Amino acid sequence: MDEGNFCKVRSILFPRNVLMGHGVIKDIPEMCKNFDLSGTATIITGDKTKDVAADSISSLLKSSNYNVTTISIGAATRENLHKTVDLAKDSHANFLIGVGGGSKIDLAKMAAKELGIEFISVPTSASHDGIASGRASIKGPDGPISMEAKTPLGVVADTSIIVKAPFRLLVAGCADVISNITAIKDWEYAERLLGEEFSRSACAMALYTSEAIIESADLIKPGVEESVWISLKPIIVSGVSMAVAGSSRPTSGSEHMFSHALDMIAPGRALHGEQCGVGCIMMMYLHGGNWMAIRDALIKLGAPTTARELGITKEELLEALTMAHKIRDRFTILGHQGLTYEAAERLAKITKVI
Ligand SMILES: NC(=O)C1=CN([C@@H]2O[C@H](COP(=O)(O)OP(=O)(O)OC[C@H]3O[C@@H](n4cnc5c(N)ncnc54)[C@H](OP(=O)(O)O)[C@@H]3O)[C@@H](O)[C@H]2O)C=CC1
Ligand SMILES: O=C(CO)COP(=O)(O)O
Ligand SMILES: [Zn+2]
Repeated sequence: MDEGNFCKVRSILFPRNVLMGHGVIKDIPEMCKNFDLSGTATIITGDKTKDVAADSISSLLKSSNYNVTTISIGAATRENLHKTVDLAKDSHANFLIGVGGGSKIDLAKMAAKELGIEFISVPTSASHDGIASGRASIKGPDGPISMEAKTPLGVVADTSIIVKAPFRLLVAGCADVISNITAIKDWEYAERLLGEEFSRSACAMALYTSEAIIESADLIKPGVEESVWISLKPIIVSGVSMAVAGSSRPTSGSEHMFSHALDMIAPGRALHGEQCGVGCIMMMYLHGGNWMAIRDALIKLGAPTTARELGITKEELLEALTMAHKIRDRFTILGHQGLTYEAAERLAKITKVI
């Protein structure tokens, strides 16, 4: 028997400690000490999230005798990644703490990987499922690139902070996770048609998260900390499913390619998760699945289900649909040729997106 077939080597990295709950940011110094992190902590944050949480985390760490520097940065672009790495180097960072939304956490996890140091993820919103993932989406001139990044050593999700974030961000995170359902269908299709490597465990985890959010859509309300708790568990497990798969395959398929295309055509109009939710409705129709159930769940959450609610025109939507298959080399229901303009228009009309 050819031993080669049975000597596959996989390494799966998970966060070592995921702290979720009311007021847990006060435990960050203790988490760092338990991880034997010492020296200079460099916080990667944004203009809003610096006030929301980064400044208090800085004070907590300084009172525990850490040297702390803070970098406030913008979108998760290649240029800002280089800037983050350079500034972290200049600050002699011994470890990084990403404090903010998806873009700041992605910049921190990629910078940590490039610098070969540890990173702790401190989401201030539950707007995406990158909180616990070892992946980062860094935007370049030809669109976003999904990169292998540093898996957070620890995740600190303080529900008392996240509940105060604009509710729209929590809804976007839920929509991002609901969209796993079409990512999985694309992955199963690629496995059946092309024999692509497939992980049933990663698939089961990602499917659980999508179903969990859909089933609890009625319970996710603004200003209710319990709603954050209900959403956070699937959101974190969704990120862990990427660690198990060793890629974003269980959480990112044709619906994400549509979203990434929109990021290029109409940047900043809608949140990542909102775009993925609308993409999921349409791609579920292409898969012959129950797209109406997806649309109903998104409506229950208060997430966008139309081009207008995404703040994009019909033409921008159809352009994103017809270029989505080219976004990355990942086989999905869109195939290699993608949608024609007429097919895209018909799809968007049938699913009430336009
Ligand atoms: N790596 C992965 O596995 C994944 C990565 N992603 C990536 O994440 C990004 C999307 O994340 P998203 O969070 O939607 O976008 P952003 O990181 O751009 O955050 C959106 C806005 O929310 C603000 N914000 C965050 N928390 C709070 C708060 N508590 N109170 C007030 N404002 C707040 C941010 O403030 P500020 O200006 O201070 O940053 C920012 O202005 C995309 O780049 C996407 O590709 C998405 C899914 C998975
Ligand atoms: O957004 C993601 C999962 O929700 C990550 O996906 P990408 O690999 O497409 O950037
Ligand atoms: Zn996503």
